[in-house]
Amino acid sequence: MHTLTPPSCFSGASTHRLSLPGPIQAVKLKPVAVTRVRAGSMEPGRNNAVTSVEKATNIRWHDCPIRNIDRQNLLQQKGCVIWITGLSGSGKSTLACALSRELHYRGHLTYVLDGDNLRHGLNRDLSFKAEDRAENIRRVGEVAKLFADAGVICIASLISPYRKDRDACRSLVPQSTFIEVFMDFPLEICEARDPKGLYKLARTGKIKGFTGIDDPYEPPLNCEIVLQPENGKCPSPQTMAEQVVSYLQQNGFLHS
Ligand SMILES: Nc1ncnc2c1ncn2[C@@H]1O[C@H](COP(=O)(O)OS(=O)(=O)O)[C@@H](OP(=O)(O)O)[C@H]1O
Ligand SMILES: Nc1ncnc2c1ncn2[C@@H]1O[C@H](COP(=O)(O)OP(=O)(O)O)[C@@H](O)[C@H]1O
Repeated sequence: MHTLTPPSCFSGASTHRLSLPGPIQAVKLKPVAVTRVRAGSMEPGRNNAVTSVEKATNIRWHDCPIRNIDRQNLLQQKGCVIWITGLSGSGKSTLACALSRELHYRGHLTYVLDGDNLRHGLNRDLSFKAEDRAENIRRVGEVAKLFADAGVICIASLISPYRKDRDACRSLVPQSTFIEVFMDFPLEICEARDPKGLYKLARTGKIKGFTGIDDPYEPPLNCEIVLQPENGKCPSPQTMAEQVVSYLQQNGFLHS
């Protein structure tokens, strides 16, 4: 027997039958307080119903009775976007994975959106020219917004070299739920690592427009977390992950 919390459209405690394959299963439902909102609103305050609809007409936002706050209560965490930016080889993916693991072991739901990985699917049609990078980041920003709205701690790790593209993603989600993490490691460190041999190819002109070599990287001016070498040494991924976890704890993202 499973115990489920019903959406607000169910009234009171009762036993419902769900149609599932196999034997009929009785499911005991508990009543739960669900926040009600104005029709037509998605999040109080900002960024709500109308985004990216310039080309579509005659469309309407449809509200769901289960809302962000309900999902957050269920998950005992506040959904957010942790946006990790930095040069290739600066440790973005490594930090994303270390952070996801650390939070997972503490009982929190995370999901990693990694630039390299998404370019195998969702963003496979995009190159590395500036407008394609912008579109890459726009799409990932929109997906990250959905994860955060689902109550998930969404960790996006992309070079995201342009400030305006990162700021556009920031503006998609409620204030304070976009946490920009700058991997502030110098090119020399990243290039010395070169795990995929891409810097070598860029230096010999076999890759054109490689970030940090012949394409720009604009460091954040005002981000939430800056990770840097300490005494000339790069902190371990675990140490940096703990730094981000501390930020989440101090800012009320982890309820338990
Ligand atoms: N020209 C050029 N410039 C930068 N990076 C390049 C390029 N060509 C391929 N790669 C590989 O693509 C990975 C970066 O993808 P992103 O989606 O994060 O890039 S961006 O945010 O759109 O700039 C990046 O992965 P990371 O090394 O993990 O950062 C590279 O492996
Ligand atoms: N904190 C760290 N200390 C030492 N090496 C690291 C650290 N973080 C990442 N690395 C190594 O640096 C290389 C690049 O890391 P990666 O996470 O792939 O960077 P990015 O995603 O920014 O390209 C990998 O070989 C990785 O093992």
